[in-house]
Amino acid sequence: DNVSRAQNLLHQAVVGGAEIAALPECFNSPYGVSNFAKYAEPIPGETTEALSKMAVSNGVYVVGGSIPERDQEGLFNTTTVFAPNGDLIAKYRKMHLFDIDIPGKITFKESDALMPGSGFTHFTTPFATIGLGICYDIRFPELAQIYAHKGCELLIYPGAFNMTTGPAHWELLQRARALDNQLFVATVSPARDPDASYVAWGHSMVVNPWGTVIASAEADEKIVYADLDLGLLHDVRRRVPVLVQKRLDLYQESTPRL
Ligand SMILES: O=C(O)CCC(=O)C(=O)O
Repeated sequence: DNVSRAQNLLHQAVVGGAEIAALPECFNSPYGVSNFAKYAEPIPGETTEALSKMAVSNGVYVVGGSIPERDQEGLFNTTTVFAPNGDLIAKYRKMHLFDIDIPGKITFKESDALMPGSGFTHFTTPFATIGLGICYDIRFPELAQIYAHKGCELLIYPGAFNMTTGPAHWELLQRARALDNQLFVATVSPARDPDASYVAWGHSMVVNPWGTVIASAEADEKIVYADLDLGLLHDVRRRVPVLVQKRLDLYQESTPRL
């Protein structure tokens, strides 16, 4: 049901003008530690084959949100990207697992069920060079910075924040990563289902390199469209040249782990 819903919405997005279309974190299954094993699939598998077909039939790049992936080593939270010809051109496994404990609000331990990925993944399209992260990964400025240094102009984070951290941090983190690195940031969340075991904050969003939110959803299901003006990215970088002013020669030695 989720996959066919994604199929329909993706088609609508393309009819509406999308050339790169992205889906939410765990879009094919309920998000929760006890659900990952039940819904995990190999890659290629049923869901990713459907994603590949969606790319071909609509002639677009598809960033396939994420799915619980099963391979020999264990389970991962994995994003796949398909080119308009249906080829798998990128695969990213969430490298920072969502393990937090806010008593009385939310306790989540993704690492009870999943293994962390350990690779960076970016890919190039005719529209932009794009880096991938998943949800909790957005809290780690180093990941975004590494992608910026690799030439990424857009970072896409499929994600599903919750009713505690969503209102507090979701928009702030996206605007921070966009501004720190002077690039576009897009997040893609499931819509909110108040009856689900994990209630997502929603609010998929696109932020530009100046740190401005240029498009966003609220809690309900919505296709969010944004035009990426790379001219703006270059203007911001030229006018406020922090990326070339970084003292990379000094930072590493003075960054011990806390
Ligand atoms: O960082 C957060 O507050 C939420 C992260 C999350 O929901 C996730 O990684 O799936």
